[in-house]
Amino acid sequence: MIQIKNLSVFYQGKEGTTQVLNQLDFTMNRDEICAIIGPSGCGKSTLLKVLSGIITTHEGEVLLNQEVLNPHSHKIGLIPQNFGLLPWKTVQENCLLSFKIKKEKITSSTLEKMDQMMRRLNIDHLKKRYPHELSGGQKQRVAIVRSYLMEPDLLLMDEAFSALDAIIKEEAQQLFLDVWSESKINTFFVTHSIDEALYMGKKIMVLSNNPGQIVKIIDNPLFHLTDYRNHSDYPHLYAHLKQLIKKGWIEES
Ligand SMILES: Nc1ncnc2c1ncn2[C@@H]1O[C@H](COP(=O)(O)OP(=O)(O)OP(=O)(O)O)[C@@H](O)[C@H]1O
Repeated sequence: MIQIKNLSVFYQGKEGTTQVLNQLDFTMNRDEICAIIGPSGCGKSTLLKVLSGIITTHEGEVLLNQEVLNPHSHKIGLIPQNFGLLPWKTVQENCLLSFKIKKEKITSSTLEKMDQMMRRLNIDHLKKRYPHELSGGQKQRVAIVRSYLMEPDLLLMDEAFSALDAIIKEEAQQLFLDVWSESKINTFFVTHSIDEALYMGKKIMVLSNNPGQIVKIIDNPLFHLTDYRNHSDYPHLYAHLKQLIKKGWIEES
């Protein structure tokens, strides 16, 4: 479970202090996945930086499983937009990187799990390749294997599907959710795509601008439905989200 309590973030710049996030309050159960969506510059990446422990100088608090979030004691997985693979490491080495960094033993069951996931995501034949020898979709799947292998307490994704072309993106989203459904790690992902939020967000957090605050949390009835675009709720939810994002409105009801 993750609890964001009264979270505000300020940046210090040459022109003084700017407030980027304003009094965010949000609780998410352990088995949920939340899309973060909002206009450009509203603080989505800043929120991910707080959740990954990069920004610590904020007001309010973030609790993960009832303890103050701390990247040294919690395992936090991050899949960035460029997938974050080290170019000089092979696919297998990239997948096992967090074990090397934390000097944890790589057991035979870890390797077995890695092989299983690679087979499942159809990248098991690419183990010895380097990132520059992979397509965008393949890099993304390597990043998924890597983050799941470390069994994170919290998984964060910053527009992790945006670099993929339309067909590959749909396949990657589906594969991701299939894998996610088996372990249900607390997950937040930033997206600019309303369609992606409606397919992948069990909850959808809509942020407004200047400073970023929560406009609305939606419990999404279309989450992980194969035929979500043909669901009767799709058009009005899509239009509703678009309106909220465009105007940054705080709803009256
Ligand atoms: N290190 C920094 N110092 C000062 N201001 C910053 C810093 N990083 C971000 N900002 C500002 O904070 C605001 C929020 O930035 P952030 O990157 O979190 O937004 P975002 O919602 O992720 O944007 P986008 O959708 O365009 O990627 C922006 O106005 C940005 O200019």
